[in-house]
Amino acid sequence: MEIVDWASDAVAMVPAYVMVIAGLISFMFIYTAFSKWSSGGKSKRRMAPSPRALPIIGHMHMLWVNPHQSLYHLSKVYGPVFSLRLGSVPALVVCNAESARQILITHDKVAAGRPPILSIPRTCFGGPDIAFSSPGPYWRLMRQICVTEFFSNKRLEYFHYIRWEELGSMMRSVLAAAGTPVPVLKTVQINNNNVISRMIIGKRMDECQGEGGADNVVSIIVDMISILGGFNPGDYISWLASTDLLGLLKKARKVQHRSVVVFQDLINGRRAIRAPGSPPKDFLDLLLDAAEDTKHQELKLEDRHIRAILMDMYAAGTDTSASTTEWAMSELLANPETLQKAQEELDRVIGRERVVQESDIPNLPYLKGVIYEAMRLHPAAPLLAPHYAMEDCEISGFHVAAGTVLYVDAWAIGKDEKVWSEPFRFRPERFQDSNIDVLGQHFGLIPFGSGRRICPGWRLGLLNVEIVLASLLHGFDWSVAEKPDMDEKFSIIMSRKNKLVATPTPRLPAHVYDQYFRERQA
Ligand code: HEM
Repeated sequence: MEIVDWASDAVAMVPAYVMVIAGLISFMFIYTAFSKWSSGGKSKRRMAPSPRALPIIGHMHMLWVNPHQSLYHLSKVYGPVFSLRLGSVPALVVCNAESARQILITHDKVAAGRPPILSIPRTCFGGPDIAFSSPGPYWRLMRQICVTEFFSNKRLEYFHYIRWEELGSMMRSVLAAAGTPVPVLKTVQINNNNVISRMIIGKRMDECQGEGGADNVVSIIVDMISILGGFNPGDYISWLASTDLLGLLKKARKVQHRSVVVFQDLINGRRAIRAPGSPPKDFLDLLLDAAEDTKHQELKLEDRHIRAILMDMYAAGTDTSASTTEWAMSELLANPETLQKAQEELDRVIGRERVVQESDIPNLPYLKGVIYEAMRLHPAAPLLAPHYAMEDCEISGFHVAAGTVLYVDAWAIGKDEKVWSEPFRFRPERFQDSNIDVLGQHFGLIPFGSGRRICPGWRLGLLNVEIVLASLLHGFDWSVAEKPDMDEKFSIIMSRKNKLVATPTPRLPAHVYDQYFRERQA
């Protein structure tokens, strides 16, 4: 009884405003508890850890140079799955094999989108391509044409003569330059560009000119690739969206206008000579067939689509293989014992009385290890292409909201010490007697991605690296003025920061090189 009296006295002594504040706090507490309960416990969802963000830019300052490496270092602090905010754009980064599998396979239906923040490629292409389109009937049809028709084993076999002719041309140019320093990337690029270009449009890249002849595909693609990896702040900070702060959108528009002239001329020229019902000779024919096919009328395939897809193929298909070959050569020259082993294998399997053929490739397991190691250490697309969560999902136990950009750091995954011993060492032997490959089944090594959006050109990409590298190593000894560094330069395709220059010395009897002068392989 006494206690009750004391309590009511005490309440009477508290000033009214304190009572009001206490009441408000209690109300907020009850309201918060109620909304958590009524939202089905959504706020109990586990969110991925995240570093402290800065106002406006969020975590953008952390990714300025070589973002694939910065993300690897962040993963050492925050764990293999963490979230970032790039300006106002939410992002999730995954740096281990299991989380990559969840994005690329388990949740691939939801996570196969492409984010809206890709203003530069979308402006360059000027129409929906494959690589930057979100899944839908158009993307599905284009992928189907790629995978089942263009990159099929049968078609690759049919195009063998193109690879042979271009290889011969490259080997002859290296032979002519014997004893002098050769820029490795450029040498290989010319080969790959011409192979892809002849398969796509039936002409070498420098022969693809608009009718006026003032511009050509080589310079358009070079300019396009130089800006594709660029960063447009307006994609991430909405009030900068209309400013084109770094001038990249203006450059992208210019590339797009030039490409309309050249590619439209090529399309018109082909239409004029195509015989109705004749079998398709190259990718352009396949696309024109699809545009005319009444089955696909609801998709309304127009010339702007065809132009965008052609640009896509050049952008995705040319430098990826060339850069991988340059990395493999760099690692071999920096680790001479591996170069010696690769050449010993070539001598053992092929000898020195003939040149390498594509049919030799399956018998060169050490060479395969060299290429896989180059792809593990220096994947051409270190963050793949950005994926996008089209709906809410859960990755490795963390809630991911719809609208989150998903970065799979293939570079970091290739350095995970839980999967790879001595992860920064170039050791092709690690693939001897191993069933690991690069085709998207082993998530510790995913240079082509995996699942729904796996690179449709992987077969050709790999073949170009294998035959070119095998021929360069079998045909020549290589020397460098100093041991190559391994400094990387991040872009849409990751290349060496300092280009590799190496001097070739012929290592086959002179008459054997004559085989490269034959028009067609026997
Ligand atoms: C060593 C060579 C190559 C590498 C390492 C490579 C790697 C990749 C990667 C990582 C992706 C993104 C996968 C993802 O989004 O998860 C991709 C996509 C793509 N690649 Fe390749 N690529 C190579 C060669 C080629 C070639 C030769 C072509 C065609 C001529 C090509 C055409 C494409 C296309 C069209 C896409 C977009 C697929 C889509 O978004 O659905 N690639 N590539």
